[in-house]
Amino acid sequence: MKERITVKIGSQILTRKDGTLDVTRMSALVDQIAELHKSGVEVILVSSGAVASGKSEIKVKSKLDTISARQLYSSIGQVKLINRYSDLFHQQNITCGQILATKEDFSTRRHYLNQRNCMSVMLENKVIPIVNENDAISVTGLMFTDNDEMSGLVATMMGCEKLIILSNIDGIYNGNPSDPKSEIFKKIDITKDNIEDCIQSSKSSTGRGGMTTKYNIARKAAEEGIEVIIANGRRDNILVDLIKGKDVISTHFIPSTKKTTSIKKWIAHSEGFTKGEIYVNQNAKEVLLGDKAVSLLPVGVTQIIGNFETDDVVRIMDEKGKLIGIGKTAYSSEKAKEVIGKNNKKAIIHYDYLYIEK
Ligand SMILES: Nc1ncnc2c1ncn2[C@@H]1O[C@H](COP(=O)(O)OP(=O)(O)O)[C@@H](O)[C@H]1O
Ligand SMILES: N[C@@H](CCC(=O)OP(=O)(O)O)C(=O)O
Repeated sequence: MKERITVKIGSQILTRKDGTLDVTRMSALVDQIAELHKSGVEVILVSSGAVASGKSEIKVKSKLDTISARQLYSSIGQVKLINRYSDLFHQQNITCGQILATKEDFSTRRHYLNQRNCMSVMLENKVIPIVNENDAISVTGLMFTDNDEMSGLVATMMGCEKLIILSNIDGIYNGNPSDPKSEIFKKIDITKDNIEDCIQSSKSSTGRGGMTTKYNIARKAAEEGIEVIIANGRRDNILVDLIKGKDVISTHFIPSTKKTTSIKKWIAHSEGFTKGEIYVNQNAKEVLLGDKAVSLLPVGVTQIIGNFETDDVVRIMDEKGKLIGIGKTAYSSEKAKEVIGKNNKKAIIHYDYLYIEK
């Protein structure tokens, strides 16, 4: 089978200090993606840079609020960005296509599958999908934390073996990156290492979520069996070197070897889209957290919160209100309330649609 990877490029790499597109860097990255593509690697590109490149294009007369500014700049900048990509890939005899997604597009299974189908048909036809958040319409609560979050969702959705997050830094440092004593973590084993405290709240001038989202998303993707690499997009030939397995400076997250179905992967990433909560008793909690794959039965349920429909994703909470899992419910909230605590009723969440946070 062909190797399939998602590459995420941050705003900082694509824009110069004055806010204009750094075409030299873009071109170098496109050349590397083209080389990988021609050698048979399927690449999905998640690219930021719309807002940053739109800013340098227009002078606004009156001061804009944050949302309007993001909408205006991204709508202008995305055109510039994708046109430039299209030209650069065209010079390599490669066709690329654009997908602009919102967080909502990952929240319903139908939208999720539509997106997956679109990217699959592009890859089958040797077209490189270039994905960005649809900044013009996704505002405030509907927004992704940043494109790092979206790149994790895309890599999972498309069953990628690797997710390479390119930023303006060589990887995750064990202290302040500007402190010369700080060193890069070369490998992170998510089952043992917790390096959250090493991450500073600082981020690049144009970046949105900083290293924190990169770290959180990298852990989640690695748990689902994807090898995640955080590396510096400004280093020459970085992508090709990483894929060839060269020892280049970067942080690798060791992927879990556990097998997960694609619906479970979708559920695992759906915490932000849940429509309600199902509270379970201590006994049900112990069974769900045990080694066996079990369904959640009405007999172990103590309370239903929120209004949801059949097939919505809901949170599963223990008696103390701690989140223990997420699942796709087989009942609406109304029907679920009727069967609380009852025996011999069909499962509220079948184990094929259940993700337990362990
Ligand atoms: N421990 C750390 N190691 C590396 N970078 C860190 C760390 N803590 C915070 N950062 C910051 O994270 C930034 C990268 O995130 P971000 O600005 O969102 O980049 P991008 O625009 O590429 O997504 C780095 O430039 C750095 O300032
Ligand atoms: N969708 C936005 C991306 C914002 C974002 O996530 O930026 P970054 O943290 O640099 O990847 C844009 O294209 O400007």
